[in-house]
Amino acid sequence: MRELYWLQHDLRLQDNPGLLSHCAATELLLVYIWQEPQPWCNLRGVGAQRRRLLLEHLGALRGRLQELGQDLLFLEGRPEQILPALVQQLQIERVGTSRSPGTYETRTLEQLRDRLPVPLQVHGGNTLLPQTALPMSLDEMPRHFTPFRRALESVTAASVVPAPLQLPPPPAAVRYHALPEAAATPPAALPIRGGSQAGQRRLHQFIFGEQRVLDYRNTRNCLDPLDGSSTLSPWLASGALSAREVASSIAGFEQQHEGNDSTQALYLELLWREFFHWRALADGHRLFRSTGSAPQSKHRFCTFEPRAFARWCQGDTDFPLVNALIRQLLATGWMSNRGRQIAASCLINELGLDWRYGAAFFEKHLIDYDVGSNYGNWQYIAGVGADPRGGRHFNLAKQAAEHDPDGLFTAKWGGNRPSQPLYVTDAADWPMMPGDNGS
Ligand SMILES: Cc1cc2nc3c(=O)[nH]c(=O)nc-3n(C[C@H](O)[C@H](O)[C@H](O)COP(=O)(O)OP(=O)(O)OC[C@H]3O[C@@H](n4cnc5c(N)ncnc54)[C@H](O)[C@@H]3O)c2cc1C
Repeated sequence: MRELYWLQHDLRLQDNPGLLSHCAATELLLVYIWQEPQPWCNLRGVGAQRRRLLLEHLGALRGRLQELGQDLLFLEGRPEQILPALVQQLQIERVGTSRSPGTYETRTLEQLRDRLPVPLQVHGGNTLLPQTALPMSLDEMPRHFTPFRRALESVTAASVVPAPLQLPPPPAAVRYHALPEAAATPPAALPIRGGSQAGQRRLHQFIFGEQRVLDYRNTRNCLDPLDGSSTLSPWLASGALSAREVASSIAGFEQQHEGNDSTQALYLELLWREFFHWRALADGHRLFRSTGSAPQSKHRFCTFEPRAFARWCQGDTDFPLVNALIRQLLATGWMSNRGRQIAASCLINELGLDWRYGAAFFEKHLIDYDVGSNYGNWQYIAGVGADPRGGRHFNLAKQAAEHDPDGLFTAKWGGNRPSQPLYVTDAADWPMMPGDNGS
């Protein structure tokens, strides 16, 4: 059978059950489709570092595929148009892909099912558990993390499946092109490279090599990458690493050495990721509403002051630590979890802006952008999502004293900015959000 597998957020050979299920094909076409994001919240396009790392993930995967006599067809456009055309042109008999949350993603799959003349098999995403192993249905997904974590206590993550040793050859008629060149180079402050092998090296270094996992609980709030938290998210988000690989390394380490609060804390973070993934699938379009996804959540009163948003986006606010964090994000595509919480709280609580504008800015720039984790965490802080306390308001001065006591991080990223006059907005500055009536 001639088959097609559309790679999305699963850019790896190892532990990829979706790809594996196409290994018995007689010919296999592997496709990646670059989709320019839809304009959203006055932003368009993808940040230079996010694009650079994604192209590196693709380049590395392509190299591994070529070693196995395969290749990766890189196309740009809309999958619901491209894939049916390829199926017809190459007489493909079966199509597969993996699932990810998000309204466009869900709509694309629906349209594909309508347009494809052959079966479409949709596999699970990059999660610890397949949906069938969840101890609840999506409709019964707990709204808060603690009951979810408790429900998963007796369930162990699925085991890791090795990479295939061989793959079916590609159809002979396919012409492959070079991948686009990235405009950006890796930043000195976070010189990481894309691809599964680089991700596995980082995983090994953090857990077995330097054994920083043993002190993770104390260091995870560090504002710099690589020194405190695992910094595995850039590989997890694209699927260059699977969540199961990380869980299995933690379990392997705990067997060889003694586990402690820190090894458990790292596993707990994987459960947060899992929680936001399944919540996002359960919430559908509610993930993107200003009122959020919690049924009782109140509509937050927020004005929109475009200049305040622009200043936040440039790291030019009256809050030096926030400025430094945003500048770190713009330069590297990454920000620590504590940094994200501080920057988000500033946008929501100090500037009074609609949380979705901040989430959209993160979406544009984060090299680990993940729809469930990003929008879920923003909703959490804005008090319109999974936070049982109804949102978080961080005291910025206290946060700076605790996490940047000597101001070194703020100075390193040029967070101390000249003060600016107060600004008056007129109605013409109100933002456009097509189709959004705030309901
Ligand atoms: C406003 C906001 C936006 C965020 N947006 C994203 C995003 O787009 N993509 C993303 O992967 N994470 C997001 N996070 C979660 C978290 O900040 C990052 O996962 C983490 O900082 C990545 O660094 P690390 O790999 O060193 O994490 P570690 O602390 O080492 O944790 C290991 C892994 O656990 C997962 N994880 C850790 N914390 C969380 C969390 N709070 N929620 C979900 N998963 C978590 C990540 O996959 C991470 O790689 C966001 C958090 C906030 C507050």
